Amino acid sequence: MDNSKKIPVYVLSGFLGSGKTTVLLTMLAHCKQLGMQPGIILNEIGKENVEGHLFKEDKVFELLDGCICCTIQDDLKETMNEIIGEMEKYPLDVLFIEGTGVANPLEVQEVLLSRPYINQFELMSIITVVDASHYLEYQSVFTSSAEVRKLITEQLVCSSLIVLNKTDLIASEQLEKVKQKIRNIATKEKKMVDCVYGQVNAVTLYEKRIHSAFLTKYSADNGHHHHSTIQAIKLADLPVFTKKNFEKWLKQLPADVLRGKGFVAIEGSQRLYSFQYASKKVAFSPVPASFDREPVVILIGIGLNQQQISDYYKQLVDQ
Ligand SMILES: Nc1nc2c(ncn2[C@@H]2O[C@H](COP(=O)(O)OP(=O)(O)OP(=O)(O)O)[C@@H](O)[C@H]2O)c(=O)[nH]1
Repeated sequence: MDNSKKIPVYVLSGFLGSGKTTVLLTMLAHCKQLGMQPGIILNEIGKENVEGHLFKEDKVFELLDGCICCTIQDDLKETMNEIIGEMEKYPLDVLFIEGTGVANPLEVQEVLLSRPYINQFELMSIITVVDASHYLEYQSVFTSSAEVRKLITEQLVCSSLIVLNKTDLIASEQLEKVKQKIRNIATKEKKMVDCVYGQVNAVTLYEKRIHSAFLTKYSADNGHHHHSTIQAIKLADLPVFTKKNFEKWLKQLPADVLRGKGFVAIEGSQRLYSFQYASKKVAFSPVPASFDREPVVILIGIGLNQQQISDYYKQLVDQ
């Protein structure tokens, strides 16, 4: 196949809640401006994707219940085959792959650089998004687990572009400290940009930063696989809340709950609200009235205690 006809691929990596989807939305907006047809592969840690509504005009492929590793690597291959099979009907100009937040992007790279995918796709960049406001906490031996520290380090080491997001939540001195710490891990040649809400210019985001000729061959046996203790818990059959109570409840959850997302019914509103809980902050946004779904809460964290979460859940339902 002619090199120029390969579909460029951008991999978005980064820990839970760092802002991958936010950066992806910025990239999709650039695509629209240029009239390009994007394809998106979303990998979710739980059994359910609660963010599909954000990409309603785009071609989305979902890989659920796991990170793109081990068996999920096979699912990724299957999806890539599907994309190749549909190429005539749905020609894509660019493909984005968003990892779970607990995935090592090397797993994706390994698939893209293997046959037959290497003939059809061109891996352009692995963009690792970092929550600047939580970086020090996540990398501290006092406030984080070895698994989280290792994951975040791996995501930085394999990246070709580092996007330091959520800088609005910290002072400039702390940002400098974060940058220095990251520089101890990631080599100097790696481009690092800081931003708020994923607002990075198109040239920086789209630049080709991976040159296959210089890549070392990674093997699945090189110890990149990890069987995560990070899991997702789903809460359903939810009552109607006030925003205030729901927010209060989220903030009272055990510290090992790192991320929450889903849809809730809010008192006084006919519409469902999608919510995002990350960096200990909650954001709500109403979904279109036509959106037909049951309320659901997905909580993601390390070694979550199902019983403890269920007890907290009762507390939520009883309030
Ligand atoms: N204050 C602040 N919030 C942000 C920023 N960027 C993203 N957020 C919010 O952080 C939350 C998580 O952002 P996402 O883009 O969904 O993060 P993600 O990395 O895709 O999260 P996962 O689904 O856990 O992988 C959302 O509520 C965003 O609106 C930022 O720069 N500043």
